[in-house]
Amino acid sequence: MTSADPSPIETDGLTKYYGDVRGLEDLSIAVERGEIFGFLGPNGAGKSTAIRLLLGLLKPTDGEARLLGRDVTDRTELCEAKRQLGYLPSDVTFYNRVTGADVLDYFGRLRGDQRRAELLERFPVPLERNVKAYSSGNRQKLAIVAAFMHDPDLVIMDEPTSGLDPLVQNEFYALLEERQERGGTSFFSSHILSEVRRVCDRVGIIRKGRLIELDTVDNILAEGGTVVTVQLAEEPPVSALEFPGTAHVERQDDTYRLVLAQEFDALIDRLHEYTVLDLTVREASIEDVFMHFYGETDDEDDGERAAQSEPDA
Ligand SMILES: Nc1ncnc2c1ncn2[C@@H]1O[C@H](COP(=O)(O)OP(=O)(O)OP(=O)(O)O)[C@@H](O)[C@H]1O
Repeated sequence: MTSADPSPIETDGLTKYYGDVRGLEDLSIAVERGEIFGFLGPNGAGKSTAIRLLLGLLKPTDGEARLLGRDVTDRTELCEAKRQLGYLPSDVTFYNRVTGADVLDYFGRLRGDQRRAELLERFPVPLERNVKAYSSGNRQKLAIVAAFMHDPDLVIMDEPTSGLDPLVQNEFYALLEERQERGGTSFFSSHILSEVRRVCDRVGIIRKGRLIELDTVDNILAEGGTVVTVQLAEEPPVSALEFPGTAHVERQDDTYRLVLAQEFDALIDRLHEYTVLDLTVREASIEDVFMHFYGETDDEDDGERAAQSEPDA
């Protein structure tokens, strides 16, 4: 590849409705070569819909998606892109009557298997056993070997570490980082914020089908790097403690929890108006910073009406 090559993943206004139900609305992103990109969002946000659109498994209602420069709605172009693509689905299923070796032989014939032996050493599975008898962790490891053994330019993964023990997870993160050094691109959905912090360069957060944040993990953490818990005698409304620099404020009785950037002047100015009974300051965890993107569940307002009325974010 050269620097003039297209972004491995590009979407423009990508939209999918299932009848009246909004799956994904107006997604426009570009994932760059060598990036490890995390795709986050609560259940039902549209992550799997986006991944299935990217893989050409669903037809978009509107908009465009290109993988490695190829239009995924064009059969021939999609086939070309898939030669350089690895895919790791969320529910790994194989035909039951085959062994692990059969599965790898099959994918090897389709796309190549130059890294098969090396990956099997790192993610060992009982190759001669029927996959029906595999534990969920072994199924996932077999799927990792199958997705990466042709050394693809781009790998798309739906919750890749679910079911893996911590040691295997670490090996998996190391694999992504090694690939990155050689220019390999990784795109994955996740609910595990610690892994996002560890491996992702940038994240896109979707909610109710819409992209609500797209930034580097470092920037997002810097904007909400501190948690302040303060108890106030006057019990003002939450809005009284929302000022530029606060990412999130919540209240329980007389105690307020603020997630904010590490700039304390505005906080001190604001607290000056009240009687402070107690105050603690600590570094924010990634959960503190990301949780406000998730908020309440999305179940109550799926669908077209929600698309027209709710302000989002
Ligand atoms: N085949 C389908 N028919 C109708 N609605 C669907 C279909 N698939 C998904 N949806 C709806 O589209 C929206 C997005 O779902 P999607 O599965 O893409 O979310 P997700 O972010 O992958 O969720 P999870 O984290 O739970 O896997 C949800 O409202 C869901 O109910």
